[in-house]
Formats: sequence, C-alpha cells, structure tokens
Amino acid sequence: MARKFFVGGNWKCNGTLESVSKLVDTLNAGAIVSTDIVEVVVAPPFIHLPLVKDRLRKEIQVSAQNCWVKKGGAYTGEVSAEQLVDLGIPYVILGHSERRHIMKESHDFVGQKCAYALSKGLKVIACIGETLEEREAGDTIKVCAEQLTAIKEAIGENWSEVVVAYEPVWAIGTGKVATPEQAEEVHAELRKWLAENVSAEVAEATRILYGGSVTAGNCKELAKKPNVDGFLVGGAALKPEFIDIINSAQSKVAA
Ligand SMILES: O=C[C@H](O)COP(=O)(O)O
Repeated sequence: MARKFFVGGNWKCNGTLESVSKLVDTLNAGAIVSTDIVEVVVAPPFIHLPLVKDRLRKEIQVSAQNCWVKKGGAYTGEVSAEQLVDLGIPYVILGHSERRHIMKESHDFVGQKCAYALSKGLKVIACIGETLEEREAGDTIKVCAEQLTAIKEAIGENWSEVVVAYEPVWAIGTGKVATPEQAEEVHAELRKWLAENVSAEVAEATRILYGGSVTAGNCKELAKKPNVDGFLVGGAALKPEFIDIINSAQSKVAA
C-alpha cells in the first residue's frame, strides 16, 4: 500500500493569541488538496493547543511538540501524554534536535518518551538527524542509526503509529536545505535500516519526512523523490506558504 504523504508544521516556541488566531484563519481559508492524498498536522506550543484544536479546520490535525517520559505527577513544567490524550491531541513530536541539543535529551530518553507516548495512544513524529560536524565526518547514517536504535530498543516492533522525521541539524532554520538527492540518499538508507533492524513491512509502511528549511520554493522537487514521504516544516509553517507545501502532495502523486 502506498504511503500517504504527510506534512507537519512545527510552530516551535512562536505565537501570541493574536498571531496564532490569524494563522488558524489563514489555514482555514486556504485551498488544500484532499486528505485522501495528504495527512496534515500542525504543532502549536502547548499553551495554544486548545485554541488551535477548537478553531482549526478538521482536515488538519493537531500535535504537541513534546511530552513527559512517564505518567504525570511532581514534574514541574512538564505535560504528560495522558494530558494530551485527555485534550484530544492525536500526535506528539519527540526527539526534535532542539530538544536533543539544547535540552540535552539523550537517545535513550527520546526512545523512552516514544514508548510511553505510544503506550498511551499518541502517534509519534520521531525526529532524527546529524549535525554538520557529523555529516562532514561521514557519520550521517551512523548517527541516525544510533538514534533509531534507541527508539527501536524502547518500542520494539511497534512502529505503526510512528512517523520518522529526518532533519539534518545543519539545515534547520538556516536556509540551507538538503538537495533532493541528499535527502533521498539518507531516506533510502533509513528505510534500509528499518528493513534490516525492524522488518520489511515496517520499512515499507513507515513515512519518512524531510525537515530543514523546506519552503514553497523547494518542496515540489523534494516531494518527487521516492523515499521522501512528506515534510516537517518549521519557519515556513508560520506563513501562508504552508498551504503550498501541503499541496506539494500533488507532485508526489504525479511523480
Ligand atoms: O521541525 C521543524 C524543523 O526544525 C525545520 O525547521 P525549519 O523549516 O525552520 O528549518
């Protein structure tokens, strides 16, 4: 079965009540292709989740950007998977490079978070990717494999509700997008890793997104690559061009 194209918008730590309301209005007014060919998810900051969930058109799902690694309780500042489920939020982004590098989340910690979120019924957008230094040392696949291994050790064969987002750190927020060939090369290796380390079925079914300076201008060529199953978008997800990125699903269908 063909993998459904997936476009996620990660709003990161951006937005006021006013700007988030305007962005929701923009997304509600945009002409988007059928959800038969694309799954769309946006991830506002925790504080704006209820507003976005209530007001956003129902073809677009809502995700959190993080959640706690276990059941809630005395963990000041955290939000639990149970609380997200209670709010009716279906997705959570875990392992984003900003959390791995700035908040020092280890591979194992990210794996445990994935396992706990899945066990509570959340779908997971699991982010992986190498730094510029690691790429230049020829370690891109090694680093991604280490990140995937930690997830696999925590979740086992349970990948049906996982979307993998390959986000090279050097491409995030820098304007330096990976070329379609660079993205395809890594995505193909990641799918091979899944086939060899999880199963052929999981490798075939799992969506692998590209993230890092995706824009309306570069998304169509990236979308045509066979192992690029969609995008996780940062900066451009805050702008009207996010609609064009959603609609790049048509380039995939035509490819
Ligand atoms: O989660 C999204 C990524 O960090 C990409 O961000 P960006 O599109 O601003 O480069």
